[in-house]
Order: sequence, then structure tokens, then C-alpha cells
Amino acid sequence: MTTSFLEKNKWATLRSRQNLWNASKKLAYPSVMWRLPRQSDKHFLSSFNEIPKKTKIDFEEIGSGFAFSPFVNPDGTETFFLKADLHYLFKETETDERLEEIISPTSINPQFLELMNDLGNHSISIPQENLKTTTHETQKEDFIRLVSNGINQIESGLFQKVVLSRTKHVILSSDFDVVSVFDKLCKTYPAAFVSVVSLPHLGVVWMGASPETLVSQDSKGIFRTMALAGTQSAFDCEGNLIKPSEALWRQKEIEEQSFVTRYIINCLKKIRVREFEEEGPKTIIAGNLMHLRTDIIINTMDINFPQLATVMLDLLHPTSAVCGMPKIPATDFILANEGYNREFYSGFLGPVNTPSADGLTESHIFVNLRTMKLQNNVATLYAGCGITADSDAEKEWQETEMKTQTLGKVLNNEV
Ligand SMILES: C=C(O[C@H]1C=CC=C(C(=O)O)[C@@H]1O)C(=O)O
Repeated sequence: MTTSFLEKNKWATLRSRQNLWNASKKLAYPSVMWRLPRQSDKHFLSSFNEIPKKTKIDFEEIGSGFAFSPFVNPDGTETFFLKADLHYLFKETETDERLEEIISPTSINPQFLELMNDLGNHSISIPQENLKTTTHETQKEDFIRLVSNGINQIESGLFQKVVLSRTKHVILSSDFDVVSVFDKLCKTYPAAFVSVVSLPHLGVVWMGASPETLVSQDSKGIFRTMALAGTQSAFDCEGNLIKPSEALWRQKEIEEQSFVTRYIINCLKKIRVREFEEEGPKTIIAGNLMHLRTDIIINTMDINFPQLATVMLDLLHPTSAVCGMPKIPATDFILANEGYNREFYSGFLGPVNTPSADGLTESHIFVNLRTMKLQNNVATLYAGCGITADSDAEKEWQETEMKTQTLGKVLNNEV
């Protein structure tokens, strides 16, 4: 057996995720930590190129890494790809975390090793030197006006559905620590895709707990996507968790979600894929909220279509869960009227071609929802809601408030 990089460099005792995160941050390496839904393993990946390349994700060609796309990405080429120069898996044990190497670096900057030694287990907080934040915060009256304008456009026939969004600022406490907040999100939201992405060349960190798979393809060639939409609180007025089987949905949410299912099925029709399993819609819990979800599952081996994930990623983004129906007039309306740049909110993100236990690879791409951008000492939280002809602007504002609470509660230590 070959000696691993860790053994050769006697890192065995200096292996905490905090150390890795801090050392990568100091050297301005783009880095990411993630935890897949309903799994306990935590992943850490670093890219040794300071500026990650922008490229279209072709799962057949691209190798192992992490994809991070903005909302506006019409031909897919705006996607950052963080190549996996180092990829470690942290398995929880009763007392500690056990590290496994997924991708071991072939060579490493000696400074990285030094930093790993020097930094110990201390956390590095977000730099406080520039207290100004660059992202605009949406005011309630502006959002109400925006939603009313969206409803008017639906009534005039411009589109049938549009997803409109807003931002909210939370000032970070001086002891804010990325790794502990990531761990807390993992614990609080076991069914979510929890991630934290650091892009030092842009001076930002994005963190979130997404409930929505965009495309996933496992090592056995099983492809999955989902239509997720329609929102209500997961708690009744006395604060008790509602059983998903007892959730009641209005016509508005049922229609809003069916637009997304229809959109996905139309994408499959375009590429003449007719053999798919459709499960749902069913009610699912996503943290403090409930949504309606339809799962679409395809065995790519059975239909002899190994490149399905690549083709569908291209066709699906942005789905009607984050954009609208039809897509083009809804996108134009969002860009002209929302009043801020969504950047990576409602884009997509996730691990690409991760080596799996059976010696093959798997990819899991999620929609970047329930997300926040950390810059200087401010977290910008993002939330949107599907507007249809039956929307009520005040209720839509309340819905975005609930959505920002998914991360807000963790930031404010309310969970
Ligand atoms: C756009 C968001 O959520 C989408 C996913 C689930 C439910 C949604 C809704 O009810 O509007 C949205 O389509 C967001 O969380 O910012």
C-alpha cells in the first residue's frame, strides 16, 4: 500500500477541519465544506489555484471538484469549478472525527503545512476591517410593490408564475465562527444539503442549508431531480410540529408546484426521455417549513443515456422554482425589477465526480437556497417566493421572513 500524503507529512495529529479551513483561508485557497442530506460525513475540499476557473459542467469530462454557479448563467460557462486538489472526509466517531483521504495532494505549498502547525485549533473570524457591505437590503414596501407589479404582469398575460426575492442583513457577532456555524447547521437540518464555500478572490463566503436537489447521479447511474415549491410553516399556531400527512395545501401552492413539475417534464420531453419514475407531490419538512415535492428518478443505464446529468443541468437551470414560467419573460422581469443582484443565490452548487466507495464516482448538485453571503461583518440572507395570479403581497413577504429564519435562527442562537 502506498503511504498517504498525511502519513508522509506526519499530519495525523493536525487534522481538524478548523485547521484546514484556517490554513486555506490564510493562503487564499478557494475551499468548501459540505454535508449531504441524511448523511453524517462531512467533506472538506481545497483548490490550490487562487482563482477557480469558470467553466461549463460536463460530468463526463471535468474530473473531481465542486461546482458553484450564479443565478445568471445562460450558457453554463459562468460556473466556478473548484478542482479537488485536496479532498478529505470526516467521519463522526463517539469522541472525535476520523479523517479519510478521498483525494490526496500530489504536492503542497510548504506554507500550508506550516500554517497547519501554527494555527492550532483557533478559529479565524470574518475580517472586520471594512465595515461597509456591498449588498443592498430590500425594504418591505419595495418588496410589496415588486410583488404587486409581478401579479399585474401575470394578469396581463406576460407570464404565469414568477419567483421574486429579497435580501435581509444580519450583523455577525464578533465571535462568529464559520466552522461552528456549519456544524450547527448540519445538526439542526439533517435533511438539508449544508455547505460553506469560500471564494477568497471575491472576498466572500457563502453558506446555506438547501432543501432542493437540481441534478444528482449516483455511482450506479441513478439520476434524480425534484420539483420543490409551495411553502407553509412546519409548526401550528401553538408551536407544535405539523405531521406532513396532515398538512393542508391551498389551490395556490398546488398550482405553483405543478408549474415546476411540468417544467421538468418538458425538459425531459425536449430530449425524448419518456421512461421516468414520478413520485409525489408529497409534503416534506425543510427545517422550519413545509414544501410540496415531486421526485423524478431515471435509471440512466436502462435508457442508455450516461450523459443525462450533463444535459439536464444545462436544460433545468434556472427551474420554475427559482425563476418562473415561461422562463424568458420571468427572467427578464426579475433582472429588471428585483433591484439587486442575486449573485449566487438561486444558482446551483455541489460536489462533482466525488470518488465513491465502489471505486466509481457520484455528483450531487443542489439549488442554492436558504443561503447567505458572509462579507466583512454582515450576513446577507436571501429568500424568494413563487408568485401566481392568486398571490397576496403581504403573505408573500411573511413567507420570505419565514425562509430567512432557517439560517437566521442559527445565527441568532435560537436553536
Ligand atoms: C425561492 C426559494 O424557494 C423555492 C423553493 C421552495 C419553495 C418555494 C416557494 O414556495 O416559493 C420556492 O419556489 C427560496 O427559498 O428562496
